[in-house]
Amino acid sequence: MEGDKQEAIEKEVAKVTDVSLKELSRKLEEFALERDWMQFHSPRNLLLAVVGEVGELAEIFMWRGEVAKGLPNWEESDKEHLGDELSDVLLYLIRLSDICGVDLGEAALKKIVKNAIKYPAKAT
Ligand SMILES: Nc1ccn([C@H]2C[C@H](O)[C@@H](COP(=O)(O)OP(=O)(O)OP(=O)(O)O)O2)c(=O)n1
Repeated sequence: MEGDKQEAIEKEVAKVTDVSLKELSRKLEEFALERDWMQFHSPRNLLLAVVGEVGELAEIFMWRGEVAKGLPNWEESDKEHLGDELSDVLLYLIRLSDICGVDLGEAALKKIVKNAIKYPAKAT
């Protein structure tokens, strides 16, 4: 990556201490509007985009065998690539949720509660 592009990314990220799904969602909508890409962001297209990016994520792990937690033997560039693909999955998932009128943060919190009811922790 060229130096000035890397510098711009680092400057943008340095401002962020914490990020919410709502903030990411707002940025993604702005990004699509600025490029007149709302026309492409239909539920079906976004679902296919999620699946495509999950495939790209899987490719990173393909043929490597089991991988130790924390990825201790990976090159920094491989970790960067992993971060990119994880982000693509997250970003398209947020966009898909938005376009379907689902509040993903709220749905995920509710789902954690449902999971806890379904799988109660053992009493100590
Ligand atoms: N119609 C589109 C196209 C792209 N994106 C955004 C969301 C993703 O975060 C990223 C995906 O871009 P690419 O399709 O270029 O995919 P990659 O970044 O994975 O590139 P490549 O497939 O070349 O590795 O861009 C978007 O919001 N809407």
